[in-house]
Amino acid sequence: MALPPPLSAKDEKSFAYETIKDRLPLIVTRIVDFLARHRTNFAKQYGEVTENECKSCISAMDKLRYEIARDKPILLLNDNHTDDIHIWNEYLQKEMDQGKVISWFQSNWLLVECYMYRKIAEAFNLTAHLQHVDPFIEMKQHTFYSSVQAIDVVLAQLNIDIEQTTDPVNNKSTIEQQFYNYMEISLWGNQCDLSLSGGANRSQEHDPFHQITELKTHILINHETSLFNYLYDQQAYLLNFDVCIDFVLDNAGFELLTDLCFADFLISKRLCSRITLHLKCFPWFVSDATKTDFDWLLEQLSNSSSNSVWQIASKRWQQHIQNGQWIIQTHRFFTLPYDYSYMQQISSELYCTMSQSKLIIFKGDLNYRKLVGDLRWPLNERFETALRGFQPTSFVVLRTCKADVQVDIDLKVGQEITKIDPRWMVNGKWAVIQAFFKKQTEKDI
Ligand SMILES: O=P(O)(O)OC[C@@]1(O)O[C@H](CO)[C@@H](O)[C@@H]1O
Ligand SMILES: [Mn+2]
Repeated sequence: MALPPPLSAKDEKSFAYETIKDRLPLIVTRIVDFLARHRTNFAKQYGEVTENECKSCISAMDKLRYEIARDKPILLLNDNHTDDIHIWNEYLQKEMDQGKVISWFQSNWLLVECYMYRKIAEAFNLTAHLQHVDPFIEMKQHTFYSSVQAIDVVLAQLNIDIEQTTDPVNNKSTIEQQFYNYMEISLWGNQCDLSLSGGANRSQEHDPFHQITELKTHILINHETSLFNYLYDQQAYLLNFDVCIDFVLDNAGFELLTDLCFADFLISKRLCSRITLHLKCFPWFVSDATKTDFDWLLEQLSNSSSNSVWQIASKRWQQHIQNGQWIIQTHRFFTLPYDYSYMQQISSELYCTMSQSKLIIFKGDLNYRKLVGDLRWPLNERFETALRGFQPTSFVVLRTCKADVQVDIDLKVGQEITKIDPRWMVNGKWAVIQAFFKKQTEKDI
């Protein structure tokens, strides 16, 4: 089957064009600003040579900004001691060998956007003291603290819902309603990504339980009922089955908090017995959560001596980690330019372990783009077709729409939404809870 062309900034009317022309240079500019502001501090902390390392990162950022603006060709990476460089360079080399010039406005949007974050990491990797500095750290931590009111509300309710000993058999409808609440709060938490706003604050200041009711009509595809039944029916709470979920997380701060609330709910109500939480290996798409962001969030909750609601939640979460019910993992596949249809070939061990899970939860827009290959699919294309063979197990994507690719929407419905909101595909105000249920083969039974 001939595939549609990839999204690309070649099309000047596309969101890819807007992103590469305006948003990516702005993100790079903010890194320059971060380094300039912290230069003296870094020098005090790591010694005077670090001043020069800051300068070298600033010039790398200036160069990157210039190359994006001038649509210069993309070059191979150069930070030789990293463990992903061969895969990256092999990918780029293959494209180059086919005689293609890879450039910011002419090539695939997914490739060049991923490359930008890897190129930023390269500049830091090439220094002795700034390798572990995250240039987006301030923005991520700021969104967490500007959402405290909403965090208070969600955690207070979560503690009540979890402490309440509901017998899962006789209280199916209570658990079901709570499942929808935490899933939808996690879904809309995805509005808080910082790459869309170029790093400007996108906090969550209201009562999330109230908001999800108002936003219900903005969920364009909603498979939550099938998902609840799928998890509930396997009766993890009755039998001592090992039922695993892989949770591919997205952004740090408020979104991460909402994801952990959902993960806590799934474990505490025994809708599964183990969850692997997948974080990023290095700073990615501005706001994506790394292990450092995860640890920082838990620390904020446990250090909040005046806030017992935060402390109670954090104790439970530490316990999930200690008793092996939450497993924290970083895998380099998630920061490669490959879309998910290549996972089996490129990272077969990851594909294999994920295949053994009952469900994968993919958070966010970038994961959606990677699932459907970031191609210009017609709106009414079938999800399964757009996945191009990626079927490790059943999965769901919780995504607010922030890129002009979407499948499984009736064309007429698409026209109606466009009338209401012409930028519905990219402004993050609309969302999908889109599931793929793998058909069981005889081998699986
Ligand atoms: O994956 P996330 O955090 O939901 O979104 C990432 C994102 O902001 O980055 C890209 C543009 O820079 C878009 O695809 C998308 O809107
Ligand atoms: Mn993200």
